[in-house]
Amino acid sequence: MDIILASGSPRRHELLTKAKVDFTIMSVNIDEAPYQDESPKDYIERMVATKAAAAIAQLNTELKTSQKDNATPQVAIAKPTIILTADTIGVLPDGKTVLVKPKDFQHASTMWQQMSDDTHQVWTAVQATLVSVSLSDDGTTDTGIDANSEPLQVLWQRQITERTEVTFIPLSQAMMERYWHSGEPKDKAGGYGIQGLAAAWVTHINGSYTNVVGLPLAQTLALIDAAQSRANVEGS
Ligand SMILES: Cc1cn([C@H]2C[C@H](O)[C@@H](COP(=O)(O)OP(=O)(O)OP(=O)(O)O)O2)c(=O)[nH]c1=O
Repeated sequence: MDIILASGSPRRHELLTKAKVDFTIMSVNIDEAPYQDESPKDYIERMVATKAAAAIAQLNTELKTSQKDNATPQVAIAKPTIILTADTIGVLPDGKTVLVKPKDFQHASTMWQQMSDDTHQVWTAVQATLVSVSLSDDGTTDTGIDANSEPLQVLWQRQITERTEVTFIPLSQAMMERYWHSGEPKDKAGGYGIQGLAAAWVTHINGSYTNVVGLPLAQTLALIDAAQSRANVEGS
């Protein structure tokens, strides 16, 4: 069973590698801005679904282009394939405020002040999307390269969202400035990395640690198993 991790997150790559999962990587770029008053649940579910749709669109384009040019697609999809997408956010105790990657120090320090000396949650949603391309006998997709045909079809998909409570120590302005200048906050939800320097800010967590880092490993492996069982039912 081929697995594509559609993520540019080095942490997600490391975690899936640590679990000895064979996978290929592709990056997708989507607009991650939350809608006005969008709930954390709606936002995170929309993010993983949008990332999956973007990955499928990219793969379809690749398949159609390679068929037209008689080239081998970069990501060959000759049998059902699982596409994994994920999104990680912080959520404040109000249950409504979503903490995403910081735009600048002002944004980061505002989030950190809201998390200082208190407990917030980190949510990671993961979506597994089982796709397949129907190949004809000569190994080309029987959908031809008609611009309107999309070689990939979605056979099954499932989303999970895991939540972990994280408690911070009281944070001073000097601590926040020092952390910002480390460069670590810039590409992380809530502007911190529990696996990095921000470990010193955490008194305790309640829930999955890997979920905070960006991929709840046990839950993701169970999701992959469910997708593989479904593929067996599909007779892959
Ligand atoms: C809270 C927390 C987040 N993070 C990271 C995990 C994610 O990479 C990032 C959240 O941003 P995401 O948008 O979920 O992921 P990403 O932009 O890094 O990658 P992609 O969208 O391509 O999948 O924050 C940590 O590394 N440590 C932490 O403690």
